[in-house]
Amino acid sequence: MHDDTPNARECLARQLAEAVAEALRHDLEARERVLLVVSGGSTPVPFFRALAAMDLPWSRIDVTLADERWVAESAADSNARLVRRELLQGKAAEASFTPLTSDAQTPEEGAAEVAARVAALPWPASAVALGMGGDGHTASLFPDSPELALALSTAEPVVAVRTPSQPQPRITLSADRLHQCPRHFLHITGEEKRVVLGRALAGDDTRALPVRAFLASPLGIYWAP
Ligand SMILES: O=C(O)[C@H](O)[C@@H](O)[C@H](O)[C@H](O)COP(=O)(O)O
Repeated sequence: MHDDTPNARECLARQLAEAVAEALRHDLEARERVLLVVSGGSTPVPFFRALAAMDLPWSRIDVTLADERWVAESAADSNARLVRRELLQGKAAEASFTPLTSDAQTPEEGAAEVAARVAALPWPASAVALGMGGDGHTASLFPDSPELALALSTAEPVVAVRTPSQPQPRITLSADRLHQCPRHFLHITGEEKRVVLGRALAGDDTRALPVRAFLASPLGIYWAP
């Protein structure tokens, strides 16, 4: 018989979706429009699906990404493609999505246009949902990126990022921009990431483990095995 008991990761995704929905509802009581910042990758998929099913005034919600690979939205590894496919469906299709790419050939050439687009969103964001890689990166703040120091220090909304460990050039919201939100949620799963998070919590060198840039402020850590 098929066991349809939700597994730990599905339960986690629903809890995160409920917490993010609550943050959006709270801010919508006082603001006409609110902003949700989400991350890409594989972990967020059940979270996106759970949030998309939530009864929210989606037409008053702006959605953007914490980072993006500088690829066409038709590319398999586009975060915008992931968000449109998994989050902006059903009721959530009424949300307004702001992608982080342009027609420019490189993120360096496109950064000014994307920065203006991002800056025009209803900051501060109501919720920022972050992931983390096994190297302790979050968004596209990578330890091996030559632009990491800039991304951790600039007041610019976005930074073009070229990382030896990643096949694609990327664009990321700067740490300063990602901090323009009272609520951050870190969504990670599995033993490897639990160990990395433990190392991050035990030290303070943000360049070694960039996720540390978000451990000094209130952070909802959503982890399941
Ligand atoms: O563009 C991206 O890949 C994400 O924004 C990135 O920061 C992600 O959160 C981590 O790489 C974890 O990715 P997984 O969820 O696939 O492990």
